[in-house]
Amino acid sequence: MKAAVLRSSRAALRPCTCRHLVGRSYSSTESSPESKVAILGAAGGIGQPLALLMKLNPLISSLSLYDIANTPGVAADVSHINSRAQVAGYAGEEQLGEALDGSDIVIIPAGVPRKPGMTRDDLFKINAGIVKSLCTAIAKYCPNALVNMISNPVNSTVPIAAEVFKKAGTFDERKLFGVTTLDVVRAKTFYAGKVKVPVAEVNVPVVGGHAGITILPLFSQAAPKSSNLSDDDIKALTKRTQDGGTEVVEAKAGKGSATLSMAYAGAVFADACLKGLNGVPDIVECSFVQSSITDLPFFASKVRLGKNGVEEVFGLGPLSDYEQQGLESLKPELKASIEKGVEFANQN
Ligand SMILES: NC(=O)C1=CN([C@@H]2O[C@H](COP(=O)(O)OP(=O)(O)OC[C@H]3O[C@@H](n4cnc5c(N)ncnc54)[C@H](O)[C@@H]3O)[C@@H](O)[C@H]2O)C=CC1
Ligand SMILES: O=C([O-])CC(=O)C(=O)O
Repeated sequence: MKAAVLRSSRAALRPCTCRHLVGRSYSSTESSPESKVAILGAAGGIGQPLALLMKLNPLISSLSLYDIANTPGVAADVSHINSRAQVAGYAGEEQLGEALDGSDIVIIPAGVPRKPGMTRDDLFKINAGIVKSLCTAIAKYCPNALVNMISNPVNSTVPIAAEVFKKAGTFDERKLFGVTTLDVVRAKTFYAGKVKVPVAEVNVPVVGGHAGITILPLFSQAAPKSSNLSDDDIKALTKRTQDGGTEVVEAKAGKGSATLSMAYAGAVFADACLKGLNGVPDIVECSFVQSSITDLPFFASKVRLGKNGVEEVFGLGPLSDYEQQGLESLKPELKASIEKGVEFANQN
């Protein structure tokens, strides 16, 4: 069973009279653009709360929830919320094409999560194949969509996606994103707690990749600036940000990894993408994208989002000696993870 399907195109406009919760608001005399967002892995630990948060986003007119099973229930549940998006649930591979058709953004939290003692790379064996087959379908059914990759190991799954899209002739480097927003969310929270400033005022860029030491928070560029952080404080904040995922995996003791904070982070990033698509100026987020700011082909840094996805990849800015060392240390691991993804995509 599946809920009613609403097909949409970004070009189409329809009047909207609702008051918006986030982002730019439209008066009853303006039109609110239609946008379709698909979540692949929507019945999972991240997928369900992410579906909830996306249902609350007024920029979305159509929300497509896909998983290998259990999406009709999730879709029926979320669809009763009295917000704009029309919700449809799709279960099983035979419904994947319909789930993706016409999507402007595809968010991918499909795949297995870590258990204590595992690294993100330990997930490669299972998740690489899942991501490859989902990206093959994206290339076929919605080749112009922005792809927000959540599935781990992000340092390898993003290069896998890029290779799949290249082979299909649909690759556009402006439209492929590894979601590293949770690293930024954590860095902001930990910094605000240490410096004792309101967290809403805090910004901290996080660059590199999304695993262990490849996560490099740039506390020297944190805003508001703090003059009373010692070198040891910065080391401790850096380590806690790098180990944030493991902190949750251990606390959940075998029941998975971050889901609620990740759903929040995924919703923040998707909202930024939607605002960019809708022409809202100066939307800047950190993301793991194709990049030439270092000698690595993919790298996370601040990017400006616009009508076609990435409009500008920002450089790293001035780094402290400690951050410069961190940058050099992360490169071999990040390079190996990228190469592993590229090799997998081209071998299988
Ligand atoms: N980028 C980031 O910052 C973060 C990434 N993650 C990653 O997100 C992924 C998902 O985590 P959870 O939601 O906690 O896992 P989960 O196991 O609760 O949910 C995963 C969902 O994916 C579905 N799935 C499996 N194969 C699929 C396929 N071929 N097509 C569609 N759906 C499929 C499963 O049925 C399940 O519902 C993991 O790889 C995890 O490591 C988790 C937290 C943060
Ligand atoms: O740690 C994990 O396995 C999940 C993840 O990527 C995170 O929470 O940052």
